[in-house]
Amino acid sequence: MRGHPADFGLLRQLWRFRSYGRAHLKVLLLGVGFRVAELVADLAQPWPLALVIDDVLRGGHSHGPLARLVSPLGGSPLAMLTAAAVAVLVITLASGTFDYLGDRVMNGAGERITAAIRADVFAHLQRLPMAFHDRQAVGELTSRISTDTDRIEDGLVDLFSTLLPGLLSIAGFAAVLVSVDWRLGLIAISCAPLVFVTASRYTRLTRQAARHQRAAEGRLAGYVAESLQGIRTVHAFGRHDLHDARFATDNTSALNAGLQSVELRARFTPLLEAATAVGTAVLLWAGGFGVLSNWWSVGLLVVVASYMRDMVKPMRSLSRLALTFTQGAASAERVAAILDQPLRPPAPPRPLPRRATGRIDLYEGSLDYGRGPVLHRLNLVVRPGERIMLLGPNGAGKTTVLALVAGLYSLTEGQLLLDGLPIAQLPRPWLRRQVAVVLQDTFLFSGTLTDNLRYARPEAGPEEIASAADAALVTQFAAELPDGLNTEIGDHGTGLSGGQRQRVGIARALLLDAPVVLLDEPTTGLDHTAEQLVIRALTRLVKDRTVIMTTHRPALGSLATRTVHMDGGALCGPAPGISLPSTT
Ligand SMILES: Nc1ncnc2c1ncn2[C@@H]1O[C@H](COP(=O)(O)OP(=O)(O)OP(=O)(O)O)[C@@H](O)[C@H]1O
Repeated sequence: MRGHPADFGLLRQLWRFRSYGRAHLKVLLLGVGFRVAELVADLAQPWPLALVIDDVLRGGHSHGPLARLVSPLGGSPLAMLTAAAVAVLVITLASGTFDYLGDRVMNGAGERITAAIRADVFAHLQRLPMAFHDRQAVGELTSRISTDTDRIEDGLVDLFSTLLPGLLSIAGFAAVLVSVDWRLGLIAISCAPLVFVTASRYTRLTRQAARHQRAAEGRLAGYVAESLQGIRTVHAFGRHDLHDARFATDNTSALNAGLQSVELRARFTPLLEAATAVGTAVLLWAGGFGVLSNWWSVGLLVVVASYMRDMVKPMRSLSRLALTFTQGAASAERVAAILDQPLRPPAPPRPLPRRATGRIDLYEGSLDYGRGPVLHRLNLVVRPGERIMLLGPNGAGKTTVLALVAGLYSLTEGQLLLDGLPIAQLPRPWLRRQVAVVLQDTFLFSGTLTDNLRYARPEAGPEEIASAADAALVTQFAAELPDGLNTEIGDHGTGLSGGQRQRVGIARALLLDAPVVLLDEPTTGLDHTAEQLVIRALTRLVKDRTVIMTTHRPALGSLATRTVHMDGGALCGPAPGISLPSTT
């Protein structure tokens, strides 16, 4: 009965995750041991009844295993009855105990394996390059880490608690049936090929439906996350109906795929029942005929009928597994797709100074995000301590230059060097200590203000944090908050104004104390007073550092030592005509 309605697609997908199972191999083997012990107890279940029928009620002498075991008791009917009753209790207790132990051990391993997969997917996802994240919806990725790993977990739990014991039971019962009486055994397992054919066709069809369902659910999650992130805009424009309509499209495809699975399952179960009913009917007729012809005893027929029933039971539960398994397989594919995305290759080891001087060379730099070139053979040299202001219209490529220096993207062509070292090949932890970034809207995470400051440098002591907070004028507004710097702030820094969030961003950069500072429109959207406060904080930050900033606000100009104009991904005016320094 090996080709039972388990979807072997899941097993194939799970094979991809085998290294996670290896860590729990001993526990899994122990679990298999418990399952085998449970099966042995289940095989013993009908023998007490056979003993009662053949030896007590019909006064004969059976040769079943239990009869052989109790023969030293003398064979009195009362002794036989007592032995049969005790045997029922002992066998049931043993079966229940092994069932409990098997479930605990194997399902526990399933949960641990899933937790490890989930942790690895999250870690991998976080480290994937920005170019990958640009193409993905946040909600869709969230749904892969939560819903898809949950479905893998359901699949693993079913694998360990239903499929494995089910297959063991079917194989065990079939083997024992044939060994008890090969004619009866063959009749009992005759329904197997029909079940196999039905099951394999069914799983192929449901797999397709499960794939569509998960893809639609992932899109739904992505759309929900996007709508909630933009909820202010939804309210401001009152466009709830538009969002309802777009949601309904994906919701309907998820529903249709779900209904298709339901329909397939509803069709499959009666087919399976019919296949097993044929076997039971033939067994009853031929078994009864055999008893009448004295080929075998009534007790033996009872044992065989009971084995047949016990063999059909796991077949039924396995048929129900097909849906969990097909969904698990579809989810495993989606999770594996993330893990298969290549990470940046590790930077080759090279001697690096503790602190860069801050010289930046961009030589013939071109970049294509994937929708056509946005930088065209750009040449720019920023000397240590120089403060460059990039000016230009929207879409000129100013932010792109900052993103390249921060190491978030790599040039398609050309060279970008920090202190003569190619930025794309530098170890990220070193680069993060050399380049501090203050963005247009500083992103704060839930936690206290101190947690958010320490985000830049986890090992910073309380005095360093306090002095960075002072210099960036964070202390000034924190004093008004209920718990000062220990005040909890919400996701995205809700509860703080735009100017206050920017000052936290500047304090972070101060704490990092990097030789290079990138400022991407740090005062945009602030009123005059807030802007003045942020500029005061920035004045302290930019001192003695190499700075590249972009802004549309003239007030920030006083911080710059040189202005560079850009348009259409290139510098305006005569090209500076630089030559590339020798790279180390
Ligand atoms: N992640 C991205 N994926 C694809 N294209 C992008 C991405 N980021 C920016 N672009 C494109 O690159 C070009 C330059 O964008 P960039 O943000 O660098 O301009 P900018 O000069 O900073 O503009 P602004 O002043 O409006 O901030 C634009 O055409 C933009 O559409």
